[in-house]
Amino acid sequence: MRIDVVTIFPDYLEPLRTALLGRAIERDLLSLSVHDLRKWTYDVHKAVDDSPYGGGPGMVMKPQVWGEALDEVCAGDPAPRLVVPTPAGRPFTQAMAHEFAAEPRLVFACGRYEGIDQRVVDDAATRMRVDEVSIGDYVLVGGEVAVMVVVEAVARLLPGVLGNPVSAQQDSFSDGLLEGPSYTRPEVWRDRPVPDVLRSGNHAAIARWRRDRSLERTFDRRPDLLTALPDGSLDKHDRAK
Ligand SMILES: N#Cc1c(-c2ccc3cc[nH]c3c2)n[nH]c1N
Repeated sequence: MRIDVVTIFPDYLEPLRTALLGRAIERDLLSLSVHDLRKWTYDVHKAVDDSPYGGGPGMVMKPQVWGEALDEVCAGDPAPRLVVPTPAGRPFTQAMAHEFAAEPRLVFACGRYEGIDQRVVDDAATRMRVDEVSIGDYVLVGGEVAVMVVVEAVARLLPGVLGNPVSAQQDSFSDGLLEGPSYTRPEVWRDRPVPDVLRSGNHAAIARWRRDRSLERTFDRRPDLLTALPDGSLDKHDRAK
Protein backbone atom coordinates (compact mmCIF):
# COMPACT_ATOMS: atom_id res chain seq x y z
CA MET A 1 0.00 0.00 0.00
CA ARG A 2 1.11 3.52 -0.86
CA ILE A 3 0.17 6.25 1.62
CA ASP A 4 0.51 9.96 0.91
CA VAL A 5 -0.17 12.63 3.52
CA VAL A 6 -0.48 16.36 2.75
CA THR A 7 -0.02 18.65 5.78
CA ILE A 8 1.44 21.99 6.86
CA PHE A 9 3.23 20.13 9.67
CA PRO A 10 5.16 17.26 8.03
CA ASP A 11 7.18 16.59 11.20
CA TYR A 12 3.92 15.71 13.00
CA LEU A 13 3.78 12.47 11.00
CA GLU A 14 7.31 11.32 11.91
CA PRO A 15 6.03 8.93 14.65
CA LEU A 16 4.63 6.80 11.82
CA ARG A 17 8.23 6.01 10.85
CA THR A 18 9.02 4.45 14.23
CA ALA A 19 8.31 1.07 15.88
CA LEU A 20 6.05 -1.44 14.12
CA LEU A 21 5.01 0.85 11.27
CA GLY A 22 8.57 2.06 10.78
CA ARG A 23 9.70 -1.55 10.40
CA ALA A 24 6.85 -2.25 7.96
CA ILE A 25 7.98 0.72 5.85
CA GLU A 26 11.58 -0.55 5.94
CA ARG A 27 10.29 -3.94 4.77
CA ASP A 28 8.37 -2.28 1.93
CA LEU A 29 5.06 -3.60 3.25
CA LEU A 30 3.81 -0.04 2.79
CA SER A 31 5.22 3.28 1.66
CA LEU A 32 4.67 6.64 3.34
CA SER A 33 5.21 9.97 1.60
CA VAL A 34 4.54 13.17 3.55
CA HIS A 35 4.11 16.39 1.58
CA ASP A 36 4.31 19.97 2.90
CA LEU A 37 1.22 21.81 1.67
CA ARG A 38 3.20 25.06 1.54
CA LYS A 39 5.06 23.66 -1.48
CA TRP A 40 1.95 24.63 -3.48
CA THR A 41 1.55 28.15 -2.12
CA TYR A 42 2.14 31.00 -4.53
CA ASP A 43 2.70 34.12 -2.49
CA VAL A 44 5.67 35.43 -0.55
CA HIS A 45 3.92 34.66 2.74
CA LYS A 46 3.12 31.08 1.66
CA ALA A 47 -0.47 31.63 2.80
CA VAL A 48 -2.60 28.49 3.19
CA ASP A 49 -5.64 30.08 4.84
CA ASP A 50 -8.01 33.02 4.54
CA SER A 51 -11.04 34.52 6.29
CA PRO A 52 -14.32 32.56 6.10
CA TYR A 53 -17.12 33.77 3.84
CA GLY A 54 -20.18 34.55 5.96
CA GLY A 55 -18.00 35.54 8.90
CA GLY A 56 -17.33 33.47 11.98
CA PRO A 57 -14.24 32.62 13.99
CA GLY A 58 -10.96 31.36 12.66
CA MET A 59 -9.67 30.84 9.16
CA VAL A 60 -10.41 28.43 6.32
CA MET A 61 -7.77 26.66 4.21
CA LYS A 62 -7.51 28.01 0.68
CA PRO A 63 -8.94 25.89 -2.16
CA GLN A 64 -6.32 26.95 -4.71
CA VAL A 65 -3.43 25.61 -2.65
CA TRP A 66 -5.18 22.33 -1.81
CA GLY A 67 -6.35 21.90 -5.38
CA GLU A 68 -2.84 22.20 -6.76
CA ALA A 69 -1.47 19.89 -4.08
CA LEU A 70 -4.00 17.10 -4.64
CA ASP A 71 -3.71 17.44 -8.43
CA GLU A 72 0.03 16.77 -8.20
CA VAL A 73 -0.03 14.13 -5.44
CA CYS A 74 -2.83 12.18 -7.13
CA ALA A 75 -1.54 12.70 -10.68
CA GLY A 76 -1.26 9.52 -12.72
CA ASP A 77 -3.23 7.40 -10.26
CA PRO A 78 -6.44 6.11 -11.86
CA ALA A 79 -8.18 5.47 -8.55
CA PRO A 80 -6.66 7.15 -5.52
CA ARG A 81 -8.83 7.23 -2.43
CA LEU A 82 -8.78 10.55 -0.61
CA VAL A 83 -9.38 10.50 3.15
CA VAL A 84 -10.11 13.80 4.85
CA PRO A 85 -10.31 13.77 8.67
CA THR A 86 -12.90 16.17 10.05
CA PRO A 87 -15.04 16.35 13.20
CA ALA A 88 -18.00 16.36 10.80
CA GLY A 89 -16.97 13.09 9.15
CA ARG A 90 -18.50 9.62 9.18
CA PRO A 91 -17.27 7.63 12.21
CA PHE A 92 -14.01 5.81 11.48
CA THR A 93 -14.58 2.17 12.47
CA GLN A 94 -12.71 -1.12 12.35
CA ALA A 95 -14.87 -2.06 9.38
CA MET A 96 -13.69 1.10 7.60
CA ALA A 97 -10.10 0.22 8.53
CA HIS A 98 -10.52 -3.13 6.79
CA GLU A 99 -12.03 -1.39 3.76
CA PHE A 100 -9.13 1.07 3.56
CA ALA A 101 -6.61 -1.76 4.02
CA ALA A 102 -7.83 -3.29 0.76
CA GLU A 103 -6.93 -0.15 -1.19
CA PRO A 104 -3.66 0.03 -3.15
CA ARG A 105 -3.31 3.69 -2.27
CA LEU A 106 -4.61 6.20 0.26
CA VAL A 107 -4.10 9.97 0.14
CA PHE A 108 -4.75 11.89 3.37
CA ALA A 109 -5.50 15.63 3.53
CA CYS A 110 -4.73 17.12 6.94
CA GLY A 111 -6.77 20.22 7.62
CA ARG A 112 -5.99 22.89 10.15
CA TYR A 113 -7.72 26.08 11.40
CA GLU A 114 -11.49 25.74 10.80
CA GLY A 115 -10.93 23.18 8.06
CA ILE A 116 -10.53 23.03 4.28
CA ASP A 117 -12.74 24.96 1.81
CA GLN A 118 -15.54 22.49 0.99
CA ARG A 119 -15.01 22.96 -2.74
CA VAL A 120 -11.73 21.03 -2.45
CA VAL A 121 -13.62 17.90 -1.40
CA ASP A 122 -16.41 18.54 -3.91
CA ASP A 123 -13.89 18.98 -6.74
CA ALA A 124 -11.84 15.91 -5.76
CA ALA A 125 -15.00 13.80 -5.58
CA THR A 126 -15.48 14.32 -9.34
CA ARG A 127 -12.26 12.37 -9.93
CA MET A 128 -11.81 10.01 -6.99
CA ARG A 129 -13.45 8.34 -3.97
CA VAL A 130 -13.44 10.82 -1.07
CA ASP A 131 -14.15 9.85 2.55
CA GLU A 132 -14.59 12.52 5.20
CA VAL A 133 -14.03 10.60 8.44
CA SER A 134 -14.04 11.38 12.17
CA ILE A 135 -12.05 9.42 14.76
CA GLY A 136 -14.36 10.40 17.61
CA ASP A 137 -16.80 12.83 19.14
CA TYR A 138 -14.30 15.40 20.40
CA VAL A 139 -12.46 18.22 18.64
CA LEU A 140 -8.77 18.24 17.78
CA VAL A 141 -6.67 21.15 16.53
CA GLY A 142 -5.91 19.56 13.18
CA GLY A 143 -6.12 16.42 11.09
CA GLU A 144 -2.59 15.07 11.66
CA VAL A 145 -3.35 13.11 14.84
CA ALA A 146 -6.44 11.64 13.18
CA VAL A 147 -4.36 10.59 10.17
CA MET A 148 -1.90 8.80 12.46
CA VAL A 149 -4.79 6.97 14.12
CA VAL A 150 -6.26 5.91 10.78
CA VAL A 151 -2.90 4.95 9.27
CA GLU A 152 -2.00 2.79 12.28
CA ALA A 153 -5.41 1.09 12.34
CA VAL A 154 -5.16 0.36 8.60
CA ALA A 155 -1.47 -0.56 8.38
CA ARG A 156 -1.70 -3.19 11.16
CA LEU A 157 -4.19 -5.05 8.98
CA LEU A 158 -1.79 -5.32 6.05
CA PRO A 159 -0.26 -8.76 5.50
CA GLY A 160 3.04 -9.18 7.31
CA VAL A 161 2.81 -6.06 9.46
CA LEU A 162 1.68 -7.79 12.64
CA GLY A 163 3.93 -10.61 13.86
CA ASN A 164 0.91 -12.78 14.52
CA PRO A 165 -1.93 -12.25 12.02
CA VAL A 166 -4.32 -13.95 14.45
CA SER A 167 -4.12 -10.80 16.61
CA ALA A 168 -5.93 -8.77 13.98
CA GLN A 169 -8.56 -11.48 13.68
CA GLN A 170 -9.24 -11.37 17.41
CA ASP A 171 -9.36 -7.60 17.73
CA SER A 172 -12.01 -5.77 19.60
CA PHE A 173 -14.84 -5.26 17.12
CA SER A 174 -13.66 -8.13 14.90
CA ASP A 175 -16.70 -10.12 16.08
CA GLY A 176 -18.68 -6.97 16.79
CA LEU A 177 -17.86 -7.07 20.50
CA LEU A 178 -15.24 -5.52 22.76
CA GLU A 179 -12.39 -7.85 23.63
CA GLY A 180 -12.35 -9.13 27.17
CA PRO A 181 -9.61 -8.90 29.83
CA SER A 182 -6.12 -10.32 29.29
CA TYR A 183 -3.67 -11.76 31.83
CA THR A 184 -0.01 -12.83 31.94
CA ARG A 185 2.50 -13.97 34.58
CA PRO A 186 2.73 -13.88 37.55
CA GLU A 187 -0.10 -16.22 38.52
CA VAL A 188 -0.89 -14.00 41.51
CA TRP A 189 -0.14 -10.28 41.65
CA ARG A 190 -0.96 -8.11 44.68
CA ASP A 191 -3.21 -10.91 45.92
CA ARG A 192 -5.06 -10.95 42.60
CA PRO A 193 -4.98 -14.40 40.95
CA VAL A 194 -5.35 -15.11 37.25
CA PRO A 195 -8.84 -16.63 36.66
CA ASP A 196 -8.52 -20.40 37.17
CA VAL A 197 -10.16 -21.28 33.85
CA LEU A 198 -7.29 -19.61 31.94
CA ARG A 199 -4.84 -22.04 33.57
CA SER A 200 -7.09 -25.08 33.13
CA GLY A 201 -5.94 -26.11 29.66
CA ASN A 202 -9.64 -26.65 28.82
CA HIS A 203 -9.77 -24.75 25.55
CA ALA A 204 -13.53 -24.98 25.15
CA ALA A 205 -14.07 -23.63 28.67
CA ILE A 206 -11.49 -20.89 28.03
CA ALA A 207 -13.20 -19.86 24.79
CA ARG A 208 -16.57 -19.79 26.57
CA TRP A 209 -15.18 -17.76 29.45
CA ARG A 210 -13.58 -15.25 27.07
CA ARG A 211 -16.82 -14.90 25.10
CA ASP A 212 -18.77 -14.31 28.31
CA ARG A 213 -16.34 -11.61 29.52
CA SER A 214 -16.48 -9.99 26.08
CA LEU A 215 -20.30 -9.95 26.13
CA GLU A 216 -20.39 -8.58 29.68
CA ARG A 217 -17.89 -5.82 28.86
CA THR A 218 -19.73 -4.89 25.67
CA PHE A 219 -23.08 -4.81 27.46
CA ASP A 220 -21.58 -2.61 30.19
CA ARG A 221 -19.53 -0.20 28.05
CA ARG A 222 -20.93 -0.31 24.51
CA PRO A 223 -24.51 -1.65 24.47
CA ASP A 224 -24.90 0.03 21.09
CA LEU A 225 -22.61 -2.64 19.61
CA LEU A 226 -24.95 -5.38 20.80
CA THR A 227 -27.95 -3.85 19.07
CA ALA A 228 -25.88 -3.48 15.87
CA LEU A 229 -24.90 -7.19 15.73
CA PRO A 230 -26.17 -9.05 12.66
CA ASP A 231 -29.04 -11.47 13.32
CA GLY A 232 -27.78 -14.83 14.52
CA SER A 233 -24.55 -13.43 16.01
CA LEU A 234 -25.54 -14.46 19.53
CA ASP A 235 -26.17 -18.12 20.34
CA LYS A 236 -28.53 -19.27 23.10
CA HIS A 237 -25.70 -19.32 25.66
CA ASP A 238 -24.77 -15.73 24.72
CA ARG A 239 -28.36 -14.62 25.19
CA ALA A 240 -28.49 -16.29 28.59
CA LYS A 241 -25.64 -14.03 29.80
N1 LIG B 1 -10.97 13.25 12.29
C1 LIG B 1 -11.12 14.09 13.07
C2 LIG B 1 -11.31 15.01 14.13
C3 LIG B 1 -10.95 16.35 14.29
C4 LIG B 1 -10.32 17.30 13.36
C5 LIG B 1 -9.93 16.91 12.08
C6 LIG B 1 -9.40 17.85 11.19
C7 LIG B 1 -9.27 19.19 11.60
C8 LIG B 1 -8.82 20.38 10.96
C9 LIG B 1 -8.96 21.39 11.87
N2 LIG B 1 -9.47 20.91 13.00
C10 LIG B 1 -9.66 19.56 12.86
C11 LIG B 1 -10.19 18.63 13.77
N3 LIG B 1 -11.37 16.74 15.52
N4 LIG B 1 -11.96 15.70 16.12
C12 LIG B 1 -11.97 14.63 15.31
N5 LIG B 1 -12.54 13.40 15.60
